[in-house]
Amino acid sequence: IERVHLAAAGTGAAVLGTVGRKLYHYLYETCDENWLNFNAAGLKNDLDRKLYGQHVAAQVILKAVTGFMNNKNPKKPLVLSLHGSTGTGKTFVSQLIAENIYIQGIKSNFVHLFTATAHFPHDAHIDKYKTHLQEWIRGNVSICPRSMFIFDEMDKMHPGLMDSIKPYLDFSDNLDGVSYRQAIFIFLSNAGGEMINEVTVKFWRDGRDREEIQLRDLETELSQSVFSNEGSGLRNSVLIDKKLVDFFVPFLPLEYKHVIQCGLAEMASQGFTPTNIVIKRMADDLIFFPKEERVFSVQGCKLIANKLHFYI
Ligand SMILES: Nc1ncnc2c1ncn2[C@@H]1O[C@H](COP(=O)(O)OP(=O)(O)OP(=O)(O)O)[C@@H](O)[C@H]1O
Repeated sequence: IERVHLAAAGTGAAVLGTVGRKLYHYLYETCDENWLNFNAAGLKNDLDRKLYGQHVAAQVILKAVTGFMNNKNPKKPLVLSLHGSTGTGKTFVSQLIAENIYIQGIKSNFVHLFTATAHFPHDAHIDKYKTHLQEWIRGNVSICPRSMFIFDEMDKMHPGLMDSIKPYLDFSDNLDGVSYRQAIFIFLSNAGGEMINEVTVKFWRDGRDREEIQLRDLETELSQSVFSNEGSGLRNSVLIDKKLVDFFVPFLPLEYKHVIQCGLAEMASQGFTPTNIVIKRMADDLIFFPKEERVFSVQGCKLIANKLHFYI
C-alpha cells in the first residue's frame, strides 16, 4: 500500500511539475518555441499588405529574414542596414519583422532598441560607452541567442562605438563562450536617403514606373554614398570594410497615394471609419517634392498619426 501511495505521490508531483512548467512558459516569456515562432507567411502577408510603396525593401527583407530564420546553422548573425529619408517605414518594417518572430513582437524582452543619441550622448565618454554597449549585447545574447537589436540613428553614432560592435557581427564560433550566430542586427539611418530620392525622382521624370526600380539601381550607389558622406557616422566604419552588413535595404520616398494609404490605415487603427475625404484634406496640407509637381512626401507618413485628429 505504501508503495502505491508513493507511486501516486510521485505521479502527482510529476503532473504538478508539468503543469507548473506549462504555467511558467505561459506567463513568462522564455527564449524557446513557446514565445519564438517564425511565421514566414505572416511576414510576407504583412509586407504585401501593410507596407506601402516599398517593393524593393519588401523583397530584400522577406528573402533575407526567411533565409536566415530557416537556416539551422547560420555562420554569422543577420545584419540588415535600412536606409531612406524620414517616415518611409524603416522602424515600421523592423516592427513587422519582430511581430513575425516573437509572439510579443516589438515588446518582447528579446528585442532591444538602441538610439545612439539618446543612450550615449557625450562623445567624451566614448570608452565607457563602448564597454557598456558590448556588455549589453553580450548579456542579452547569452540570455537569448535569438535576440534582435535595432540600432536607430546609426548615422549619428560615434564611429568608435560602431566599431566596438563589430566582433559580434562577424563570422565566429563564439566570443567568450557566447555564440552570436542566431542574433539579428538591424541598423536604421537616413544616410543615403537623398541619393535614393534622386534615383526615384529620375525614374519618375523619365516616365518610368516606380515598380521598375530594382535593388541593383540603388545598391552600389547606396553603399558608396552612405560611406563617403562626410556627415555620416557610417563613414570609414569597419562595418563596411569587413563587409559585415549582409543587406543594404533602400526605402523609396513615398508618393501622395501611399500617404493616403497610410492615412486610411491610421484612421482605422485609431478606431475611426476610414474616410477618403478626411485623409485627402490632410494629405493636401503636407509638403511634397519636387516643389512644382508635388509628387513625393518630404516627411513620408511620419506626421500622419499626430495630424489626423485635426482633420476628423
Ligand atoms: N511605407 C510605409 N507603409 C506603411 N506605413 C508607413 C510606411 N512608412 C511609414 N509608415 C507609417 O508612418 C509611421 C512612421 O514611420 P517610421 O517610423 O517607420 O519611419 P522611419 O523611416 O523609421 O523614419 P525616421 O528615419 O524618421 O526614423 C509608421 O509607424 C507607420 O505607421
